[in-house]
Amino acid sequence: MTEPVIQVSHAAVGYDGRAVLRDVSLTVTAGEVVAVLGANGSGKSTLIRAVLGLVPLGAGSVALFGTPQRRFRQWHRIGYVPQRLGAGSGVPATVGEVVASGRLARRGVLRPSGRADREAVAEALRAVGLADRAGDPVATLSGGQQQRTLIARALAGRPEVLLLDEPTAGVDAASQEAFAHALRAFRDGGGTVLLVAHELGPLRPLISRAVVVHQGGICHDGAVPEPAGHHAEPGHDHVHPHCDEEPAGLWSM
Ligand SMILES: Nc1ncnc2c1ncn2[C@@H]1O[C@H](COP(=O)(O)OP(=O)(O)OP(=O)(O)O)[C@@H](O)[C@H]1O
Repeated sequence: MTEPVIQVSHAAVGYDGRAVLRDVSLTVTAGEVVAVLGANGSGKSTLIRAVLGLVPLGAGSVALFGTPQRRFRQWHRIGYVPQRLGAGSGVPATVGEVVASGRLARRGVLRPSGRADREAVAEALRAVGLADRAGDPVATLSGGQQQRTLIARALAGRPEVLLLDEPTAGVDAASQEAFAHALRAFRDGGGTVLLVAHELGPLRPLISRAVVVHQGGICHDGAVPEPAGHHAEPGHDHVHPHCDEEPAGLWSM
C-alpha cells in the first residue's frame, strides 16, 4: 500500500480561541490531485496552513510522508503557494530571482548553488510559460503572471507534493490555462497536489477527488461536484457546495 503523503487525523484548529476546524480527517496519497472546496470562511486556507504547521493544532495530528509533522524536516519535498503575493509588497525582485528563491530549501542538500539550481529555475519558468520574462521585475507582470511566478517558485524546488491556496483566483484565462498545463505536467511526473479552489475552470479535469469543508468538518469526500441547476449557465463556475444530503447532481458549481 502506498504511504499517505498527507494525513490529517481529527484535527481541530482555531484562532484566538474561536474554533474554525473542529474535527477534520483527510488522507492524500501519492499521485492524487485533491481539491478543497467550501464556502468563504469555512476554513479551507486554515486546513492548508495546519498541514504545513503554520497554525498550531488544538487537537488531532498531521503526518507528512508518514512522519509526524513536528518531527518532519524534509520541507524541500513540499511546495507551497500561498493565497496571494502580498499586495503592494513592492518587492523589486525579478521573476527569475523570485523563482530562484524556491531553490533555497534545496541548498542544504545541493550546495553550492549551481547548474542544478539554474536548470530547475529554467524548467519551472518554462512550465508556467514565463521563460521570456525571467529578467523582468515581478511588479511589471499581471496578477495572473505574478501568480504563475509563485507557482514556478514552488516547482523550482522540485517538490513531491504541491499545496496551493486558490491558485487561480482572480487570474486571467491565459494564466489559468498555463497553470493547468503546469499542474498536469507535475502530476504526470508523479507529483501529488492539494489545492484550495473557488473556481475550478480548466483545472476541473485534473481533479481526482474533492473534499468540502463545512461547519468545521469535512462533509463530502469523493467525486468532484458537477455543474448543475440554476448555476450551470455559461460563465458561472463558482463552487457553491452544500452539505445537505443532496444528490451530487444538485451541487452547483
Ligand atoms: N490569522 C487569523 N486570525 C484570526 N482569524 C483568522 C485568521 N485566519 C483566518 N481566520 C478566520 O478563520 C476563518 C476561516 O478562514 P480561512 O481563511 O481558513 O477560510 P477559507 O475557507 O480559506 O476562506 P476564503 O474562501 O474566504 O479564503 C474565517 O472566519 C477567518 O476570518
